[in-house]
Amino acid sequence: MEIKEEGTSEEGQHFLPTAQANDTGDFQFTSIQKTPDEPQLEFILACKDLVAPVRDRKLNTLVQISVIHPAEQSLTRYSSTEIVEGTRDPLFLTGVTFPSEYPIYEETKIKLTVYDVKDKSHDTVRTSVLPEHKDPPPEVGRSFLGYASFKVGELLKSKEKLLALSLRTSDGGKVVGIIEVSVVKMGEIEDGGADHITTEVQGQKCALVCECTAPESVSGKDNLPFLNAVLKNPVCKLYRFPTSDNKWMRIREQMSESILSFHIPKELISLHIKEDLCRNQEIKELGELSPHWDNLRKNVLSHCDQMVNMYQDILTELSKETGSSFKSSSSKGEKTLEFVPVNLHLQRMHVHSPHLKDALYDVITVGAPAAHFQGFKNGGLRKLLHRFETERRNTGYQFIYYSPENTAKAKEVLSNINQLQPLIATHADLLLNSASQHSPDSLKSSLKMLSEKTELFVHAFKDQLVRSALLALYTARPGGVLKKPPSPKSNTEESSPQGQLPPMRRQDSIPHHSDYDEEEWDRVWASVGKSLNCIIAMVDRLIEGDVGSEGSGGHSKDGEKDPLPADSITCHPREDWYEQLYPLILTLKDCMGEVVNRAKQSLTFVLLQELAYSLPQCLMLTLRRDIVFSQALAGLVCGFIIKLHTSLRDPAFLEQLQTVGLIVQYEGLLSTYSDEIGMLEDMAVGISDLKKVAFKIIEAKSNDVLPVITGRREHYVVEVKLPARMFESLPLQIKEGQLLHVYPVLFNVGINEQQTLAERFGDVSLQESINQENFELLKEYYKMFMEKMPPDYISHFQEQNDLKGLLENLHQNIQAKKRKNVEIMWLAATICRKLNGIRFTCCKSAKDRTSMSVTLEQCSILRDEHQLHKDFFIRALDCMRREGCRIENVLKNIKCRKYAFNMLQLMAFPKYYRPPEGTYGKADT
Ligand SMILES: O=P(O)(O)O[C@H]1[C@H](O)[C@@H](O)[C@H](O)[C@H](O)[C@@H]1OP(=O)(O)O
Repeated sequence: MEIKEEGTSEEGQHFLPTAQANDTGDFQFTSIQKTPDEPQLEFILACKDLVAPVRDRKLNTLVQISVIHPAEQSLTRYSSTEIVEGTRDPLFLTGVTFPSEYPIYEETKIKLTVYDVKDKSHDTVRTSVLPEHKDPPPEVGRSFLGYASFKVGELLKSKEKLLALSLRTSDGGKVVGIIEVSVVKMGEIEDGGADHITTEVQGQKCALVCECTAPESVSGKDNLPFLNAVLKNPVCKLYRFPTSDNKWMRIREQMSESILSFHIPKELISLHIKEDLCRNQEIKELGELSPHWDNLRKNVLSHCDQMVNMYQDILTELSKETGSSFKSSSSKGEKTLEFVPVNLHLQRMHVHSPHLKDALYDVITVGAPAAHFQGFKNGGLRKLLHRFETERRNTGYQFIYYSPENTAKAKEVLSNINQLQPLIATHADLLLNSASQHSPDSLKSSLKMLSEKTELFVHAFKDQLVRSALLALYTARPGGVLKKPPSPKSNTEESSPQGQLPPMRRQDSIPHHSDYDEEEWDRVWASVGKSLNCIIAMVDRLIEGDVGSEGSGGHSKDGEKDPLPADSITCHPREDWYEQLYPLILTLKDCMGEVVNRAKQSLTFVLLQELAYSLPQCLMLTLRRDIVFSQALAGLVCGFIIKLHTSLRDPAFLEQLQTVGLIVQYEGLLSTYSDEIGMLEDMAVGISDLKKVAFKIIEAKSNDVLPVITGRREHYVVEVKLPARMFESLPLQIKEGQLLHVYPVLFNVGINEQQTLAERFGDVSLQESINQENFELLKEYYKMFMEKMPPDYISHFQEQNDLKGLLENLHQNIQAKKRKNVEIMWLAATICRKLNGIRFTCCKSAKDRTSMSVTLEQCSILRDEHQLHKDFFIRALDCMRREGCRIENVLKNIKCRKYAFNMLQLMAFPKYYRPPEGTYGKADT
């Protein structure tokens, strides 16, 4: 019989492609009855009376689970249990689970092979294909003991869903013990009384009661199929661990990729292209400029066009990746995948423990958002942006210096104008429409909308920046040379070199010009308000006239830009309302057009200044920031959707979402040494940039539930779609499209040997300042939470959680500046969970260190929240690291089941971050 590697390797729970899964040839197979989105089959294993090949030798056993698909005659390795040491009656804590997608039928045969492991550190059998029933060569560290097999249907139809099978030697002859297979269901009462099992723990025998209490309904259960549209290729693992009162708890670990890994970058790149094309067009339309500025503009445009082409090429490449949902760690340096996050997964732990409600714990694991293709030779964004800005401020002979805040403001005003102008035009047309229908009510409501939008429009220009930009542009026009240079406002300003524009480096050194009529702008700008007033006055009078009062006086002047004073508006009530309003609306549109034209050009001129300095470095920096942001955003959207999905029925969560917003906590494990300094610098900016994102929940109108992004670099809105039934259950304000905010915080603690070097010979200040800055942000969020959540909720919340104490503790730990102080991560994560936030864990690849950290977090939660028996803490940790989802993560990234650590590295790791023997080593990819 042939042994096949499932998916990319042996034991990998990578499901067959759908076509293959359904392709059962001419055969008809019996599907297993299942609850939607729940695993089809889960069972646990125990052996009894195992016979050791050598008398009196203690056995260290594991069971390897393989599947024989009924249509094929090949054997696929599926999973393994952990190794149970020193007993002939091993009770395995790692169970077996077949998720709903897995092609399993009642006719499917399961083969259980028991091995005796002699040397855990050389237990390499799982990285090679073995002939069936053949003992592995002795040097690989394990020897075959016996096997048994059964059909899934037999197990399901068996009494008490339990099979006790004889284990036989490879020739099928000698019985070498019994293996028990019992079906389990998360959250279901286990029949039968207490069954006393002895399990050896660190040399001691401890009596365990194998029973489960009556379940509570699974909280946050995956019963909402829309999440399946986002999460793909789940890997599931099952465990049972003893509690401190000798009962069993069950844990299901799940790890899924997300198609958002590719979808969000594609959405974002499209938006960047749109934004940049529009900006380039506006720069082209700046009008006539003096030769100096015109040359600068040409240069900027040629570089900007190249950039747009590059974004378009990347988008084309990404669009070829249809259906992809995972970028492996080994592809992190690939240019075409730069915008895609590395190794993004939902890591979920579902706990069913006695006396407690079922609980879900989610962490999004992802490679630190960073520009790997561009590299880290010169550092990452935090340093690069700072350096760039300082240099720009201090070397400005060619352009006018506007601070980043002013540049951002210019972009914001431009974006507001672009949105408001068409909106006002639409409302103006609606007003005319109401007028032609002669409907007072509709006229009033149309006017209300028009007034609101026009006021916003007028307000958008109430900024000194527009004025100063108008003057700057004036001086850049042909013949608009300054007659007198700006008077220095501070002694840092230098005089201009001969024949060049004077240095205008500070936002308060905006040029002044004696010929420039500063009040002209005021007049143009104020004319919009005046036009609106005329319309309001006219509407009032039309309505009054309609109810009887006669108007007197003349008509307004058709199409004149300078509107009439509002009190000079008169009307002939019996005349057509439309006729009377039409000229006023035209005037409003004309005035608005004039304002838009001037403001757009002047603000685009501000943007030209931003681009003018240090081309093409400045564009490369924008590219780097876009790349890092895209990776960070993909993770955030994934985290937000999952959080929304799991907490949709929690009114307190919805209240928090609406009134406070969500905390998003990132745990970073990067070292402040070598390249990882640059990664951390990228990551810090990428995460901080997420503040620019707001979410909006909308009703899904079709089967396409993928989120849609709108906005521009300074501000994005992510529209998350919910099916009608779920959307209906939301609070009114959320349904009405209220923007929902997120508050990202990052805490980093380097843990590997590189961090040891940083502590001894390098510099840890980057980590210290990130932690300090983010602590302040976390504190602010907490304050807001306490102020904005309802008092009843807060008093209950305070009774349950000592958040103040935890924050104080975190602060002290950050201040303490202890080496590899992992307490910081634990406290930050706990605070995040208590504040109902979204949890992230990141290292370079989210593969090795991340796996150590999430498994530690899972076991610590089991200990602290679910009374995991203290003697089983390490064993639980080892089970999860040896046979859990994270080793599958390593496998799917590098096609090898070994965490990429060596002994020397691990000596530098904090104790609980070291994987079990035999699970790490050089990755033979
Ligand atoms: O998932 P990571 O912890 O970033 O993987 C590291 C690993 O920690 C380190 O020991 C090893 O030498 C490699 O650098 C891993 O990074 P890869 O990106 O190569 O997977």
